[in-house]
Amino acid sequence: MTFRSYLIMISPMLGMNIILFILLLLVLFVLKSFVDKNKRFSKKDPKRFSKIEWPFLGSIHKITKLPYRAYNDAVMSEDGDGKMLSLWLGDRYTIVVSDPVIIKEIWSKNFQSFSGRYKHESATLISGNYNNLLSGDFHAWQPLRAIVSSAFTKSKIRSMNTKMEDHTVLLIESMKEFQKSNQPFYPERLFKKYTMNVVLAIIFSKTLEENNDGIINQIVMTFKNMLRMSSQGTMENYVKIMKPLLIRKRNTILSQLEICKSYIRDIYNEHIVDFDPENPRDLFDIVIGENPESVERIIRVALDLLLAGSDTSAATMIWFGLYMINYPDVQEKIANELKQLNINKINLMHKPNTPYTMAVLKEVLRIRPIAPLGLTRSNEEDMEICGYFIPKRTQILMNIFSVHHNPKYWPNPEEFNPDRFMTEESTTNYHDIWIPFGTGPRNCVASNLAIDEIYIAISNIILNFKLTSSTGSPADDTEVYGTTIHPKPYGIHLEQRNLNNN
Ligand code: HEM
Repeated sequence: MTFRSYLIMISPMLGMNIILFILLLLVLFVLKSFVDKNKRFSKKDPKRFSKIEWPFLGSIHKITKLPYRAYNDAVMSEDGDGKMLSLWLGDRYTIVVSDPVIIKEIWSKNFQSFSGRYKHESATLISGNYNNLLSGDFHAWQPLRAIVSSAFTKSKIRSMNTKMEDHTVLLIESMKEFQKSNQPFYPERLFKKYTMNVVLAIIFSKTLEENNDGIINQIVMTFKNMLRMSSQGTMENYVKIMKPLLIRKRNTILSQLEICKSYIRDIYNEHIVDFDPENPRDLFDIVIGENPESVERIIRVALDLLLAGSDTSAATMIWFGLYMINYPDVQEKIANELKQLNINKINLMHKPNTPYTMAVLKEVLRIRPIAPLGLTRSNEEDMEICGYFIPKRTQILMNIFSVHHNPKYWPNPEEFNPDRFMTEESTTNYHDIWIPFGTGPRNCVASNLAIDEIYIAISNIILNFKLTSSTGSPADDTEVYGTTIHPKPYGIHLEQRNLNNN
């Protein structure tokens, strides 16, 4: 028998063996993934979210559309032991913290060990290899944070308040057009335009009106894509074997990012021409003044602020509108408070004289904290916190939603009740349990700016209009989640108020 005819004779067996061999490898691969995900790191592991973690997926398939609510259910479970939960989201070992005491330990007291964000494919791409403010590692982040924090101390940008006030006037004028047309007002577009304009004005003195809306739309689109790409629920991001599916999205994002950067680079070049360090016009001037040698980093800071600031405040304003139409008594109480001021335009100086309006804003941020799981954190070393073991490179999430909905701290947490912020103790005792902006040295860098821009817009809206539901029924307050939470679209009927006469 020749060698060739021998091969022909055994080839079906050989083919079979190769298939069997591949199948065996696959089974071993699945088994390894199963064992890895179900083994304990230590006796001190936090409570498990699921009894069994699936190979590759972990518990990702068990996460509902509103994961923070699923985690919160564990906190509220019979044994109430869900204040620190562990689970595998695909290939990411994750710990979700819902207890204010443990949150303080991690985010404040042991900040240095937990200062970085969780590293993954999309974040590496979006952050330019963690060299930015939003996702940078401690050493890249710290100097940028110092510059931006100092820029946000209001005295530095003297015209900051005026910029907000100017854009509020534009917002109210646009809403008056809707009111005159008697058409339902869908707040999303104008509220987003308002917050985007405020951020653009503060960062580099631009507005949507002055500029080519095309490039701004491009920026907004890029941010949407980035958020979608990095948000919870995108399987490719979590399950390593699905990574190749990211390649197409990766290329789209990279080219969109390049367009945004070149737009900002042009603005930088304009700024340099008449830059006066003694008279900073905007945050860009301040960053240029403090860090003139690194154009790329200046561009990244601008991108970070646009990314983090474009959707967040607008979403809070949209929730505010919803609660106003669903709770007309609360709306009238605000209107009465504003009426006492006897003016036709509210500015930031009026804030201390309108405690109820501020209480409503705080309650909106409590009941619907727009970043319910904050932004990820991670640790480079194994750590033990409050008796729990946290292995290195864990993805750590702060369940802001759960803290805000814990009946231990907030009686009837599902009830919208701004009066809870009108008590003496609310100003002092809520520090650790009202955390819409996160907590510790790496909390939201623009929390004051956000509160101011929302306050000035919503108070002027209620001063000018009575808001009711365009359908006559209350709006649905269920959240739609994708890193931030939004309500489903709802329409408002706007009626002009004349506060000085009624
Ligand atoms: C209602 C509005 C807002 C809310 C509820 C909010 C909430 C948050 C939260 C929860 C974080 C994560 C903090 C952490 O890691 O522990 C964050 C970070 C951040 N926010 Fe905001 N934010 C808001 C508006 C804004 C605005 C308007 C801007 C910019 C103009 C902004 C810029 C940032 C930046 C740059 C970070 C990253 C800070 C860092 O890593 O040092 N945010 N924000």
